[in-house]
Amino acid sequence: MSSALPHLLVLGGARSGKSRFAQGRAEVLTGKLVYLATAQAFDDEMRQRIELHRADRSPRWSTVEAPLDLAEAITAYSTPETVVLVDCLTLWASNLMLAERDTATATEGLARSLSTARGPVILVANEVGLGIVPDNALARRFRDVAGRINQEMAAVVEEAVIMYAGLPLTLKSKG
Ligand SMILES: Nc1nc2c(ncn2[C@@H]2O[C@H](COP(=O)(O)OP(=O)(O)OP(=O)(O)O)[C@@H](O)[C@H]2O)c(=O)[nH]1
Repeated sequence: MSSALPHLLVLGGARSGKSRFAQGRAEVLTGKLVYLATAQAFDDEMRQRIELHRADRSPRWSTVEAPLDLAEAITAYSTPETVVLVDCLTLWASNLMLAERDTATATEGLARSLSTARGPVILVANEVGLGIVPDNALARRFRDVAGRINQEMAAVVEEAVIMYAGLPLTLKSKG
């Protein structure tokens, strides 16, 4: 079943449909579905948004919140009968920066966890940095970190797509 399937990276801008696409790809597979959420609700709007996402997921999903220790969570939940969906790497990058963790070391750990995962992993990430260069150093650093994470994950997954207006554009495929 799912263990033979490749890891997938789903990139896209805000409201590009990346989460829906990633969930759809997971739901066509048999077995257990684990949603690894990296978001933290810092305000009411985010709490509401998270509630809507939870309500939107079928009861097949179980949810695990992993704002920082993502590699460990993948290792803990990945089995040959489980599809793990990580949503999303960009909030994870921002959580790492806020917690003053070393983002390069964490990204290496994440790549390692994919290579040892026992079942398929679907990663969702934002494509940031398409606009003008931010005028503050923190935003520039965030843009760089997020871009590096996307490149490193794209290098290790077998399949990658970018979403535009709800439609996937293939960047890398298993064939
Ligand atoms: N903590 C937590 N976060 C969740 C949960 N469900 C979803 N999220 C977060 O919700 C975020 C995605 O929601 P949005 O910001 O509305 O989606 P978007 O990325 O702008 O839009 P799309 O491209 O359409 O996916 C992800 O970062 C998830 O981590 C949950 O159960 N718990």
